[in-house]
Amino acid sequence: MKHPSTLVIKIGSNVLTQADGLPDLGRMEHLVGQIMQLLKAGNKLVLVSSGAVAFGRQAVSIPEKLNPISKRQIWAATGQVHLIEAYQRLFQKQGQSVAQILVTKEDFRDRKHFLNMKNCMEGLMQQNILPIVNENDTVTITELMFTDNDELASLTAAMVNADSLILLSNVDGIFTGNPADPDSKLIEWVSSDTKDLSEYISAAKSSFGRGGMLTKFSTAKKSADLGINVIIANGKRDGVLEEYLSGKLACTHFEPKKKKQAPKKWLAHGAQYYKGKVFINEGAKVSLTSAVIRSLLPVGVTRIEGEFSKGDILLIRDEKGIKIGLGRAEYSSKSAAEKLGQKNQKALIHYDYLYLFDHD
Ligand SMILES: Nc1ncnc2c1ncn2[C@@H]1O[C@H](COP(=O)(O)OP(=O)(O)O)[C@@H](O)[C@H]1O
Ligand SMILES: N[C@@H](CCC(=O)OP(=O)(O)O)C(=O)O
Repeated sequence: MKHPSTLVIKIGSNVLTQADGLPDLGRMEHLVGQIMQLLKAGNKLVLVSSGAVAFGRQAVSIPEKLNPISKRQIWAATGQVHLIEAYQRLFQKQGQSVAQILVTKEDFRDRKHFLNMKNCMEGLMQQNILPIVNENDTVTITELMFTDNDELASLTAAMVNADSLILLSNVDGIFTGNPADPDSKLIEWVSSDTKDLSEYISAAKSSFGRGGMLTKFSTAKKSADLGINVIIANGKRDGVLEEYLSGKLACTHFEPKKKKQAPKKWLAHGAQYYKGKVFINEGAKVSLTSAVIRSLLPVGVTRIEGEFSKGDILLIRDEKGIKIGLGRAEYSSKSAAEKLGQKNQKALIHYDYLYLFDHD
């Protein structure tokens, strides 16, 4: 690992709970100790921690018949207090200040929210305060929810331009079958060419997990493709972070592709976060996908859809509707509509803020 590094560590609910569902404060304390070693060595770190719902379940009893959404909201809202209080107490014992950041998917869609969040996290890290991030579960319901906190951790890693993303679960990594089956083997290395491991992964989730291993794989792969070192490892294992640093940890590593520039990383995650669509003609498509570095000019734009402001993410499609990539708008949809198809106009998407999809 490069030193010092910027790391995002994600701890799953199951790592922080015992088999009976009670909070595992001993495990939490152990992980806090290891995180402190990383911080003392000069690394910058963001912690993404699940566990609010699991802690809430133990903290308050609510009628069984209440609808599942209300239950989750009540558990998350009450449990988050217990979760962050436990972290605060354990880190304070080691002289470390912490901060709580609760976010929604919408915060990654809106450029202003995104930049505010990024500035806040960077400011905290600069002041040696550890940001502890979780989803704001009280406001994110159904389609507003992240797939799971692995997605949130991956977005955060791209946002803070992290070198490494460590996803701590209750298994050593991805196995060739059910991890409980003695014939299953740990996949220690996922090459950058690997597209899919779904043949090995079952839909089974750990008892409190939300997404499961399949979504964890695709999230991890996406981050590795942006040039981030990613591992899936067992947060229940004593000394997990120490072993990782010494290179001795049995876990699943993802081979990182060439590192992408920070704005392109933000865009790469924008597939669900775009505000408008831009349709381009064949000439513009050839120009953008050629080896030469080019921005998208209004002359190549045939149509725009949706209302957007300067700084918002746009999805680019060709004349057949095929998705070409994502870019950051240099001006609003109103100005873009006025310049549509015209020559000698300022680029709608600058090359530095253009991310093209891989088409095989
Ligand atoms: N091939 C596999 N390798 C490893 N884990 C798997 C596999 N197939 C399914 N799983 C399940 O995925 C679970 C981890 O995913 P998840 O429940 O989302 O964890 P977390 O709560 O840590 O995010 C494991 O506990 C395991 O039951
Ligand atoms: N925000 C939720 C966690 C949701 C989630 O993705 O959980 P997990 O799959 O354990 O990482 C909570 O704190 O309970």
